[in-house]
Amino acid sequence: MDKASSMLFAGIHFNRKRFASDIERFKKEREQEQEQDNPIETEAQPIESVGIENGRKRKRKSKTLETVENFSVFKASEPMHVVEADTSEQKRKVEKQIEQSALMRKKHGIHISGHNVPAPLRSFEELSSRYGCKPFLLRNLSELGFKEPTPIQRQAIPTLLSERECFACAPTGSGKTLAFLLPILMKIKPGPGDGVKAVILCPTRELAAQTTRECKKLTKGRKFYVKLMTKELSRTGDFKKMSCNILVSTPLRLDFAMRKRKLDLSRVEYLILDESDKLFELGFVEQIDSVVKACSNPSVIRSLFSATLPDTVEELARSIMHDAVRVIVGRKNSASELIKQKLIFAGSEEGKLLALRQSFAETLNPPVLVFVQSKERAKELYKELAFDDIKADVIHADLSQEQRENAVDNFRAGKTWVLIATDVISRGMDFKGVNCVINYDFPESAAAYIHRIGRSGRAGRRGEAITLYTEEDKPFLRNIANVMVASGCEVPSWILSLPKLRRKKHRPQRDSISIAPEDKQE
Ligand SMILES: Nc1ncnc2c1ncn2[C@@H]1O[C@H](COP(=O)(O)OP(=O)(O)OP(=O)(O)O)[C@@H](O)[C@H]1O
Repeated sequence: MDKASSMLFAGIHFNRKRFASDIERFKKEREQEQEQDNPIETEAQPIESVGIENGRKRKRKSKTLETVENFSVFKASEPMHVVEADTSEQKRKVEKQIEQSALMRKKHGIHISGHNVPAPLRSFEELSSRYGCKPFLLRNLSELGFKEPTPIQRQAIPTLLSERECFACAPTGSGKTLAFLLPILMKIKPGPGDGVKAVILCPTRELAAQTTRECKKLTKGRKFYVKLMTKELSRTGDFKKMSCNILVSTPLRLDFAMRKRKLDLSRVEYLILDESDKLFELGFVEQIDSVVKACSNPSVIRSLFSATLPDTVEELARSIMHDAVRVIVGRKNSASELIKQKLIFAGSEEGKLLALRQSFAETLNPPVLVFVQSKERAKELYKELAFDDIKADVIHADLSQEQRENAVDNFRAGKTWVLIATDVISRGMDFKGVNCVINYDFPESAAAYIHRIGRSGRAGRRGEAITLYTEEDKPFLRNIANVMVASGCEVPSWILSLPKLRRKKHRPQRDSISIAPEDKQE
């Protein structure tokens, strides 16, 4: 992480000459936008306009404003609203709006910190009155069946639309994708040429493909160029000629395209790090760093989204982001309350296989996702279940891209009942209606647990999660039990009184899954 903090977001230098046209354009757009803003909103929530100086965004000072005091709901997180109130009538209006915002945040479990945080959204329709949202987007939201914004959408969308950097933490399946896609689609102009305006980084190809698909659904009726960075594109793409407004990629592929295909990201206005805590892990850091440097437009808005935001990542984000708004929905690093969670002692590897078979024989309520800790174990378990009368499939990093896509598509289409997976699909993947997640192998950390079980209980639906454990997992039970308790599940008290462990990943060498005698002899 130290390495990360020393490199990430460093080295952004601003060349005023080079970006003179951008500065002019930016100023004009900002002025037009302010004219469009709803006057009440402008009064109550002065959105500071952004100027550029010395390579950093600089806030243009609002005129002298008066502080609204004695307002206690969420006092700690509610910024001091400095308000220009010429008359007591205006002052009352502002106070009322601040009170309404605080009440709405309280109702939806939204916690914020930062200065002049924009008011949360009351409805999607408000996007038109407050931010001039085009009708095609509202139409698409309605066609997709999105009636009300989710809590993270209520706060993160106005934050990004106010051109504020944002780090957002909200439960799995709570609509974070739309929370960053919508502002991008409202802010950038569709059409050919003009370079890449938004980059979305995801830790896996599957998630990048899913995000691209979601983005395309929202652009229906407008000619946005939304591109997924495939292996082929990263190796052979002619990015100078290609039209691309929004680019979705894994860090590795994007970094490759930048180095080998001279992909230019200097005009990027929005950079989103989805599953940001994963992207800040070793293995990604250097690529993320080079992408961040390449997004050299000084007015770029960078955002971090995840269901888990460890303190280390948060501290790093705080130190590198500019005047960022922090948005937490519910309790930080907690599982979705829609998931019924259970721990089952299976004793040994043999016991786990028996428990799984028994559970399938008693009640198999597909679709079911089964997580194991390695691709070797995924293959082994798949081999075991192939003899049973279950439509099972497997997904892991040893499969070709096509095989991985097929596995995901078949599971989505209901052709596969049970998908055996490694953590390659534990983050972000949105399979509709997964009824049950089974942690066949104990997750390596509390964060891994939260993301794995978060494949069920999405978009307001209920789900179930079963975690099998053996003797060697016992010392690590407490981490998971704490997550369970925080989301309202019952846990035996002996687990909660187990000794605290130093934070370390649990990935033991396990006995082979296979119990067939011939396999054991090999
Ligand atoms: N406002 C909304 N109303 C109803 N459904 C929504 C809304 N916004 C998003 N959804 C749906 O909720 C589901 C989960 O959304 P999404 O995948 O963005 O969750 P997420 O918070 O990113 O989860 P994860 O942390 O697992 O990545 C999706 O099927 C999405 O279409």
